[in-house]
Amino acid sequence: MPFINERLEANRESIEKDRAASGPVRASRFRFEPETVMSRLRDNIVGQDDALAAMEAMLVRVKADIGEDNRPLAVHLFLGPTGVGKTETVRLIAEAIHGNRDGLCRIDMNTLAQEHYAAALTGAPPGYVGSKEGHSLFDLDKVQGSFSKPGIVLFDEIEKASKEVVRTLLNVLDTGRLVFPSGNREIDFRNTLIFMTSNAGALEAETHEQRYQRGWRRWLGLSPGKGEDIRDTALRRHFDPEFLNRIDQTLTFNRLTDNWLESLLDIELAGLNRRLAKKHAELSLSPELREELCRGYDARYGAREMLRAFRQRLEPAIARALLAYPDCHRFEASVKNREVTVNQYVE
Ligand SMILES: Nc1ncnc2c1ncn2[C@@H]1O[C@H](COP(=O)(O)OP(=O)(O)OP(=O)(O)O)[C@@H](O)[C@H]1O
Repeated sequence: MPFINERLEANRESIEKDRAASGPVRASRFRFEPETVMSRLRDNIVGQDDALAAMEAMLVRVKADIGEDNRPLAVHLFLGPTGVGKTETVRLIAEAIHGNRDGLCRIDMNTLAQEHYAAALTGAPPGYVGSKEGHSLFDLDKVQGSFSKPGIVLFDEIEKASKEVVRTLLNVLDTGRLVFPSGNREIDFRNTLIFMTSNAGALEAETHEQRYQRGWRRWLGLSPGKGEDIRDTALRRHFDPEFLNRIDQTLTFNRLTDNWLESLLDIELAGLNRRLAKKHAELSLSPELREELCRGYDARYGAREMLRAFRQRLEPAIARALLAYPDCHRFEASVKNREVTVNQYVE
């Protein structure tokens, strides 16, 4: 498969022709609209306004195609506690750009916790079994994207990877290239959006915030103080400065408070209704059920806990109702004695 720079060269002439024929001189080679990607993100991610604003700036910069030639298109580290939308944000960007939530190469760094697992990314060194084949966890098409669409890579839970594995990424972040130790293969990341997620520092920052909420600084109206410092200290404990220096932007995702539960529920219900529309059905929730699904939520586990309740309690009931009332189009779910039932909707 040709490297992306060869593809770019091959396409340059036809793009120049297209440009000459069709108006704006400064047309981007990228066929995605930042506004469309952002509206997908804003409709589906709650409580993370700062992170989304940073994503918008990144998408506009990428679309304008003014980045350095010898680097990935963007390198972002997402920090924050579990279940607050870090991975979901990347999946939604993939969906908006590639039309598919799985249009990204996700590497679970948790599985690369030992030094020798670096070979899983870069292939085995010369003389070792598999060195000639140059096997790697990277899915080339998803990493390199195409001329008109950036590739997307997600390194999930980066702090769990061994130092050796993280070190192999330095060149990727720096020059946009991963050269295999065998020397006979290279992966090009210069057309790639790189995202990394980490929980590093989340617990410490959380404890600091809780102390502030209970402590005298708050009562005196003083600022919480060193939350950012705590996060940075945790980051420095986990990662070498060389690595941190190569990241364009580190973004902290907030813990989701109770205020966002109703919105999360609406997002999930909209998703379910999109699937039900294919069966010509629509579901609404009674106010009591909405309240019950949002109650008893433990913010420590992020959105997942509420979503689990939604799926485990509601979906079996709607499934039964769909089979029991094949001619009915509108359903309502309600709750009595913690039992969720779904019936035909009555005006
Ligand atoms: N801010 C949010 N807005 C909307 N949905 C969210 C949000 N946060 C989490 N979710 C929902 O919860 C699920 C889990 O979130 P996600 O996978 O993004 O967690 P995460 O922040 O990456 O946590 P972890 O570090 O545990 O992987 C998502 O699939 C999504 O449906």
